[in-house]
Amino acid sequence: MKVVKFGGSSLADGPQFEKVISIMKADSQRRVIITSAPGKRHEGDIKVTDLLIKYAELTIKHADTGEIFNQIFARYQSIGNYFNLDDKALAPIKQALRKLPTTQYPDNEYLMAAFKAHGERLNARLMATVMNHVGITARFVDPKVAGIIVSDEPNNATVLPETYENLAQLPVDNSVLVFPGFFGFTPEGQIATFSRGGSDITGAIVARGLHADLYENFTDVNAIYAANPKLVDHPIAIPRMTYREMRELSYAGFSVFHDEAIIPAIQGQIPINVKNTNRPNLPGTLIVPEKDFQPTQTITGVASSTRFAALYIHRYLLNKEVGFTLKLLQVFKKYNVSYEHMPSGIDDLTVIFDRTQFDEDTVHNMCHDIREVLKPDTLEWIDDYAIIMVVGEGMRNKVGVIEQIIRPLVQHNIGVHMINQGASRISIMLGTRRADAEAAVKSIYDAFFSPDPV
Ligand SMILES: Nc1ncnc2c1ncn2[C@@H]1O[C@H](COP(=O)(O)OP(=O)(O)O)[C@@H](O)[C@H]1O
Ligand SMILES: N[C@@H](CC(=O)OP(=O)(O)O)C(=O)O
Repeated sequence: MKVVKFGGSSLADGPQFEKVISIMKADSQRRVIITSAPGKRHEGDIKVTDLLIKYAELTIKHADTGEIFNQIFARYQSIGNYFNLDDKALAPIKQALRKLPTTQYPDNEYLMAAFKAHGERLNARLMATVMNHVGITARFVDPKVAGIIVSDEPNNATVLPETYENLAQLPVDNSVLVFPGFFGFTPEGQIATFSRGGSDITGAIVARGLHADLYENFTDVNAIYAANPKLVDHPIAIPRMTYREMRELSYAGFSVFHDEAIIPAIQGQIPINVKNTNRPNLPGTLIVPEKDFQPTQTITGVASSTRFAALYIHRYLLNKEVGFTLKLLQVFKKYNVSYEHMPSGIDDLTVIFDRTQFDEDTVHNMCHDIREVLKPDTLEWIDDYAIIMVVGEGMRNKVGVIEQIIRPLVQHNIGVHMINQGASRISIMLGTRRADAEAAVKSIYDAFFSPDPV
């Protein structure tokens, strides 16, 4: 049995829905479908999730929501119209959207989560209706009924283990099951979403919970490429890669697949096939356990992410001081921030953060507290930090890879602030200034993949 997730670009309008339906029809193993919210129909368009965020913000401000409501409903209506659904069939979607502002929420964070989740919730309902309308027996499965239970972090939830017991008990019949992606319910019964792009996570959870043989993830590119196609012109496609390669690359910027979605797939040992909705006969990229993989290249891919910031702290004899890091972590705890990496030297350390969790006041107050508590000789907040991740199972037993990575950076005059080789030895992480990230990816890509590097 296959669980199949379609991204927002694959469900953006009526013609895309039609492609999805033919993909589902083409293989009788495709029994479960996970939907995203309608995405961008063209460059410059707005995803329904972003429209819902606006709807939530206007609701919080008690501002007029008439226009945004119409804009959101029109997206679903145009898909319904494409399949000649009548007003009655679309009425539940309209009602659910209208009800959002008058529902009670514990706080505005939960309000935001509930609004966002309706992008996928309503699209899954619409997909089930359309499928039945065109003769495929399909059933909408709400995460509440299926028992997708998540942590009480309204907009950044993680799945709780009881979900898998609940999914194992889900009644399965001849219908295609249509799940909305992106959200679950907290133990208290509130909607909470995963982080952005999190429908991939739902797909992996459902694939694991239902013991699928394959998790197919349909998107708008032919495959996962060795570099982001927005940064490198026509990068090569990756036919096969391992879970841990994908996790590292998606963490560091391959937004085509959510990094947290790898975990349920690993736990269930379910291969993932990333494919193109617009060209479904192409093989795409297969993501497999390490035991099923033989590397043919030194590196599999190079990614960059500019969502980071770094804190540099220098103090002589830092290595001798008991409790220095503990005090630092206590400051982070006070400000409720997590850190991503902490490479260190004898007298200094750098802490790399996800920048998106800070506002300006938090940065200012946190640095002030660190100065007070730790009395560093130097403290520097580097706001424009980027991480470049070079990943490949093939680099594990190779000598000289680091030289091959650094040489093109030197040639392009790109400064490297940090180098960190993961314990698994399948990835090397570099810290650069944000402005250098794109050039760094291009030059490393050329060094490894271009027959005639420039
Ligand atoms: N290495 C990569 N290979 C393929 N696509 C990538 C890569 N890195 C980033 N992307 C981007 O990911 C996009 C697909 O992800 P996303 O927009 O989340 O799709 P969906 O709407 O299907 O979920 C592609 O259009 C591409 O721009
Ligand atoms: N719609 C949500 C979740 C998601 O996964 O979307 P997509 O499959 O279009 O990346 C978002 O925009 O974040």
